Amino acid sequence: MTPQPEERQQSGSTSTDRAPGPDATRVLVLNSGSSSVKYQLIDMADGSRPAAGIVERIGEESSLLRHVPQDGEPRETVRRFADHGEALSAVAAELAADGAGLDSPRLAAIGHRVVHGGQRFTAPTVVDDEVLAEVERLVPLAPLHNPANLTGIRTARELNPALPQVAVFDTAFHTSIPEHAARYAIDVETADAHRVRRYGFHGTSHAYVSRRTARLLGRDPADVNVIVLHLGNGASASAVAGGRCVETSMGLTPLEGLVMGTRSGDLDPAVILHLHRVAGMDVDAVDELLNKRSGLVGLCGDNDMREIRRRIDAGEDDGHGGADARRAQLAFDVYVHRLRKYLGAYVAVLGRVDAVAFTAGVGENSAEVRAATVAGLEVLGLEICPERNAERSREARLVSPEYARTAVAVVPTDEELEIAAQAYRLVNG
Ligand SMILES: Nc1ncnc2c1ncn2[C@@H]1O[C@H](COP(=O)(O)OP(=O)(O)O)[C@@H](O)[C@H]1O
Ligand SMILES: CC(=O)OP(=O)(O)O
Ligand SMILES: [Mg+2]
Repeated sequence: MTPQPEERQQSGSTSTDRAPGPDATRVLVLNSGSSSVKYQLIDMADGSRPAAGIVERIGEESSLLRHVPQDGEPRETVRRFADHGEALSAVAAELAADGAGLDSPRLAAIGHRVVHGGQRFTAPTVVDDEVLAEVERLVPLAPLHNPANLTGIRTARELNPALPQVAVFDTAFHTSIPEHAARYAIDVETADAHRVRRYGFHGTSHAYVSRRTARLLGRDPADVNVIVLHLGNGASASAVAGGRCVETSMGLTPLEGLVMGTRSGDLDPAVILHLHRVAGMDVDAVDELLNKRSGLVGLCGDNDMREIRRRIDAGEDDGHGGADARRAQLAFDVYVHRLRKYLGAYVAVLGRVDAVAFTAGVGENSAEVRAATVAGLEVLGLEICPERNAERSREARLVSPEYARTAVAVVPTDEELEIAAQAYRLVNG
């Protein structure tokens, strides 16, 4: 639902119709999740980020907008935002208060993260009615993500119809995956009739991190083979050969592959049939189980890797005779075991691997996950230097020893910068 004009007035922002000025260099990046919007204003002229923020708990009793101007104190608003439209209108008002509203002549475009672009969108795309209709058609393939992305685009268009809106798709980087890796081994006619195939997600991150890793090695991305492990709330692995993605762990939807915060990742498809036939669960109940009550949270009650490590470290002193710690350890072990299987598989897919890059919340911050993932894989040329791995840094860096055959790296992802850069390139020709 988009907000009515009077509601928008109430939130303090009005719609305008102002096109970008002659030297517009800023891009507003919007990353709309199922119940949140993250945003960053990025100036492509100098790489500065004049503002950033997040709206959380959209649609709940009370939402939180945290706006962080580059020069100034963070501002917090606690208020109910019924939907992404209301949230975005409030974000526009905060930006306007900084003199950087959606009518600013310095704004070149808005870059939207759109999760599912199907097979059609292989590159960033300026949004028009026809593009919106196609993204709408893909909603059944990403029911948690695409509706929020659509609301974000529609609201931004209403706030300033003259501003270019650019959709940057999570799936785009994966459209290079060869047919034999994208196909599920099911009846071809049925699969094609319903667009059932592996699409892959987090592509913006995999693209950015694989390129950044090549740069870290001082090499051309076209000459380098990289395995990227994007370990956030959602998690996925990809195999990138010479800058092109050839395999990834997510599939038709962002449910396949690695163990995630709340999602199961891979399982025998018959588990679903069994839960339906034997446990009497309908599809919506199974959907909810696999997406929201599985993964780390399903295994141990926590989806945050920091909390899981804290429980493991507490050991017998957890107040429950070690039971809390054992469950946390099991969740950790299942998580790492799945990662190791993918890592080994992608070595086989690529043949030669120049680097393995860890990224996103867990990959960038958990030395324990990195160490456990690579432990004992010297036979594959993989090794970690404990001192380098323990270092705390926000910079891209190697954590393998100097002599290692394959580099192991920690490379902070920057999906916002990648979206801004792609959107800016597109609108500037
Ligand atoms: N210091 C840390 N140690 C271990 N895990 C961390 C740390 N900081 C963040 N994380 C993990 O990162 C996850 C979030 O990753 P992030 O990439 O921000 O996710 P998303 O963008 O998918 O919301 C958290 O759930 C948490 O488990
Ligand atoms: C596609 C996907 O899983 O995204 P996220 O990690 O933001 O949930
Ligand atoms: Mg993320």
